[in-house]
Amino acid sequence: MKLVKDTDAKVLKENKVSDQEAEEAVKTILTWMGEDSKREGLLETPKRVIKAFKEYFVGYTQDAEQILSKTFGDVEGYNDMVVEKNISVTSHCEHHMAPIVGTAHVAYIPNERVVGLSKLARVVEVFSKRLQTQERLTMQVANALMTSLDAKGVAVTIDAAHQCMTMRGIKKEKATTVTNYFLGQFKDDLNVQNRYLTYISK
Ligand SMILES: Nc1nc2c(ncn2[C@@H]2O[C@H](COP(=O)(O)OP(=O)(O)OP(=O)(O)O)[C@@H](O)[C@H]2O)c(=O)[nH]1
Ligand SMILES: [Zn+2]
Repeated sequence: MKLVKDTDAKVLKENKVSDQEAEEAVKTILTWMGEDSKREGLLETPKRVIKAFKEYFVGYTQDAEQILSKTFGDVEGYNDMVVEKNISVTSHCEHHMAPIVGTAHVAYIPNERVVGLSKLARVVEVFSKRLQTQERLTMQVANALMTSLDAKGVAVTIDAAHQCMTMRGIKKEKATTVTNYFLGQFKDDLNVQNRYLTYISK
């Protein structure tokens, strides 16, 4: 069953805007701000901004399914949950393009085969390096794991600060947002869900 279609990734691959055009757009914003884009300190800024944006949004060029395609069966039939806690997350909100900074916890119950632990964090990276809402990010990570690993259950929790809420607008600098998404046994069995919640609360 396909729970997630990674159409976002295709969008950037079909992107027709050149780096030079994007740099011109940065120059326009600098001028709009009242800056002189020709002064020495700003001469290379458009290039740097676009280079930085390529890093912030590299997830559009990456494919979670491919990252999760390598699995291991030689784990003595381990069939309990695997919990990867405290994965740092940096993303950007799609409403303001402002940074989202926080922590993700990811768990799954394997179905005979396990995946390399780093791949759990890599999947968080793929989806966080795109414009996001925290809700969608949480669900995309969970759905990708559930589908690709054919897992018996998946749980994803993200706790993050949105700079659109801390640095501007309502300016609540201590506010953080918690999102959860449970699939399979984590959704259906409250004991399983509570064990997971206990692990991530330590
Ligand atoms: N649900 C959700 N909302 C988000 C996320 N990131 C930012 N937002 C919110 O997106 C909303 C956009 O609201 P708008 O009224 O269109 O924009 P705005 O005038 O800039 O809103 P304010 O932030 O209230 O000043 C704001 O309430 C943000 O807090 C997210 O990940 N999930
Ligand atoms: Zn925002």
